[in-house]
Amino acid sequence: SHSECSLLPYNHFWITSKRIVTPQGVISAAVEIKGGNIVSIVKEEDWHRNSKTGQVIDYGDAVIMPGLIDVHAHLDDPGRAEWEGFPSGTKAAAAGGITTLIDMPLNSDPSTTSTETLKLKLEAAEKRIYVDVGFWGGLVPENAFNESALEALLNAGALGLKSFMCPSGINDFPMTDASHIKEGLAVLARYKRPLLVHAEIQQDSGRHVELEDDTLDSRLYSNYLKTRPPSWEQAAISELLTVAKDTRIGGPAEGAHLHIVHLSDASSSLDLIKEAKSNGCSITVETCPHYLAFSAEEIKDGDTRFKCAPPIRDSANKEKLWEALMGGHIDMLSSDHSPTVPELKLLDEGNFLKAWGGISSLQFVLPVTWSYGRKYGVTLEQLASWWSERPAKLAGQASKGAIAVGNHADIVAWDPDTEFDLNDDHPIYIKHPSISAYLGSRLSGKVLATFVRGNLVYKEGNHAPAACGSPILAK
Ligand SMILES: NC(=O)N[C@H]1NC(=O)NC1=O
Ligand SMILES: [Zn+2]
Ligand SMILES: [Zn+2]
Repeated sequence: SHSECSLLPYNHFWITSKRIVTPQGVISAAVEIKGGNIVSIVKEEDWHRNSKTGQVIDYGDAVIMPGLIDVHAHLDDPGRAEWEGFPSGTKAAAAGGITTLIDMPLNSDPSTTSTETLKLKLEAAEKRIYVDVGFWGGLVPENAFNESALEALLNAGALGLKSFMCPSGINDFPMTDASHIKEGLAVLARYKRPLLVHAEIQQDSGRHVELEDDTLDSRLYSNYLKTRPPSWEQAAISELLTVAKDTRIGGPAEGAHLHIVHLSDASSSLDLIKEAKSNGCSITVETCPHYLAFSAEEIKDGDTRFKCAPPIRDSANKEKLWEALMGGHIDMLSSDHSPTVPELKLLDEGNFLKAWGGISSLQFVLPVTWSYGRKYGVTLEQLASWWSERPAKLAGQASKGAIAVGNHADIVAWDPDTEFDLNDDHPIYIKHPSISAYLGSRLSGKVLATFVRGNLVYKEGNHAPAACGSPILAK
C-alpha cells in the first residue's frame, strides 16, 4: 500500500533548516512538500507572514540539499544480481542520499542494447527499487549503423546512450570506434540526448607491458598502472574530438551531447576537453570520488579493491583533478559504482592484472566528496551542482536536481560535522561491503534522511518497507 512507501504517515509537510541549499544560495527556510513535489519555499524572515499548516520536521542546522543524482552506476540486474542488484543497490543509494540513479547498460546480463533488453530492465526493477532509476542504452557495433534499432531504443525511453572505446570486460558489450560514435550522435541529435563514452583506447605502450612481460609482479599496483597509461585516455579523447565537432551549432549532430565518463588523467586529456569546449562542442566530463580521494602511492600491493579503469594515478594528478573540479573544468561527479562478487576481486591472490576492475562506492559518495573536499574549500553549493544540478541536466530531468518550487521533493538531510568509521558496525547496504575501497576509512558527513518524491525512504538505518522508486523513461 502507499503508506508503505514512506516512513512518514503524511504527504503534506514542511522541512525546516538553517541551511537549505537552493539555486539562489544557502538559506534558512521552510520547504513545503505536498503530493511528492516542492510547493513552496518560505525564508525564515517571512515565516511570520505565512502559517505553516501541516506537519513540520525541523532539521536544525543540518544541511538540506537536493538528493544526489548518480548518472553512472552499474546495478547488474537482471542477470548478475549476485554482483549487486536493484534492491541492495537502491537501498545503498537511499542510505547515501542518492535519490536518482541512472543505470549503466552493461554488467547486467544481457546488456541494455535493444528495446527487448530495456524491457528486461524494467521488469527487473518493478517494485524492487527504493529510489528513482533511469537507464542508459548501449551503443555497440551491432546497433550503431542500425538507425531504426537505435531509434526504437530511444523511443522506448533510454535516457541516452553509452559506449566503450576499449574492451569493456563484458562479452556482449563490444567496443565502438569513432565511426560508430558518429552514427550514434547523429541519431541522438534528433532526441536531444547524450552519448556517454568510456574514453580509453588501447595503445601498444600499455598492452606491451601486460602481454610481453610475464615476469611482471601482478601484486604491484605500479605494474597495473603501467598497463593503462594516460596516453590511453588522451588517444580516446583526441579521437572523440574529431566527431564532437558534429555537435556544434549548425553541425550535423547539433542537439546531441558528448559526455566523457570517469576522467582520471588531469593533464593532456583534460586540456583536450577544454579545447573542445572552447570550440563550441557540446561536451561535458565527469570524474569520480575515487580519483579525488586516493592516489597510486597509497595503494598497497595486492589491494585489488582499488583496481579500476582508468586507473587511480599519482597524487600530483589527484591535485590537478581537484584544481580542475574547483575551477569548473570538470562538470560533475558520478560514482561509477561497479561491483562484482568478492571471488572475482581476487583479494587473497591480490592479482591486479586479473582482478575485476571496478570500485564499490555507491553509498559513500557524499561523505567521501565532502571529507576529501573540505581541505580544498568545497562549498555546499558546489556539492549540489556536481551531484544534483548538472547530473539532472545531463539525464534530461528538468523536475529534479534542485530544491525549487515545482520540482520533485527529492531531498537529502545530512550533517556535515558528524564523523563515523566505515566498519562492520556501520549499516552498509551494498551487496558486498568487503570489496569497497572505502571500508575502514573515517569519514565526515552523515546522511540523516532521504526523501524521494516526498516519501521518506531512509532514516538513520531504516528504509521504508516498500520499494516505491519509479523507473524513469525519456519521453
Ligand atoms: N564493465 C565495467 O563496469 N567497467 C568499469 N569498471 C571500471 O573500473 N571502469 C569501468 O569502466
Ligand atoms: Zn567505464
Ligand atoms: Zn562504469
